[in-house]
Amino acid sequence: MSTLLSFRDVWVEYGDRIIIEKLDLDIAAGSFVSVVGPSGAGKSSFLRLILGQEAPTRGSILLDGVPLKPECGPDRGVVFQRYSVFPHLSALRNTMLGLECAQSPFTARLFGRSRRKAEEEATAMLEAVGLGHSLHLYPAQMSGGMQQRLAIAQALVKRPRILLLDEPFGALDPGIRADMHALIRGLWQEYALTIVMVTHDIREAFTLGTRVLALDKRRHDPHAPHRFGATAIYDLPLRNRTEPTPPSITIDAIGNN
Ligand SMILES: Nc1ncnc2c1ncn2[C@@H]1O[C@H](COP(=O)(O)OP(=O)(O)OP(=O)(O)O)[C@@H](O)[C@H]1O
Repeated sequence: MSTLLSFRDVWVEYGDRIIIEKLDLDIAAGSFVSVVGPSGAGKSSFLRLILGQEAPTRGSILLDGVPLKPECGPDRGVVFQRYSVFPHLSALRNTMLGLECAQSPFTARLFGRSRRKAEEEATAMLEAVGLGHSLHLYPAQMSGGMQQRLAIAQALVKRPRILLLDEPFGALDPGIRADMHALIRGLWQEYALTIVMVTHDIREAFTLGTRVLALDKRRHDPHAPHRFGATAIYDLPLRNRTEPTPPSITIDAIGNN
């Protein structure tokens, strides 16, 4: 598999506070990377770096070998745990909005043939995530699982190559989570996505990922906790490409140091 994203000696610092230090890793196209680590380790910061919402204070991030642009392009989509969808828009309008913004950045409105095309694409995407019968429902009329399906449709309708998931299933019941796991693995394969998912659920990380990346501090100074940042302390490739469960770990590949 070819390298899609490369982190080269990446640091994130706020003033004298180091959040991420010396991060060196490659992410292969088509991989499903689960990112785990304690609270505050910098997992969301890691996603923001890929999204282009945040720039490294030192080091570089390359996409296809070219430095990542500082803004979020259509090649990257994101789904958060909550509040990804607009409450005042129906499922269909929520999903169309991304296409409207991309094609008509000033008014976010399309007309005639281009509007019909966007409507068809949004409808097909909603069908792909299992919301084909809920096109005209508003988020308040949907369950948490349905809202997350909608958020995924909204992210995927622009056909990103990279899908970033920040604890996307954290607020869902266990039964719904299992359905969402099956959905996301199906979409990952069908749309040939590269997925980077932050999760606090270690089982979810191993069930879904082709690779589990653990971010944490390698060094601690109890008198100055801000002095050291997190980095990839474990980087585990899994033999987990097509079968959802059970995952298996290649023991010889533990650690990247
Ligand atoms: N804009 C900012 N200014 C200063 N500190 C920040 C800023 N954004 C994040 N941080 C700090 O960076 C650290 C990492 O935050 P981040 O949200 O990436 O952690 P996380 O691993 O995703 O945490 P959690 O699992 O609790 O969501 C935290 O200590 C946070 O307070």
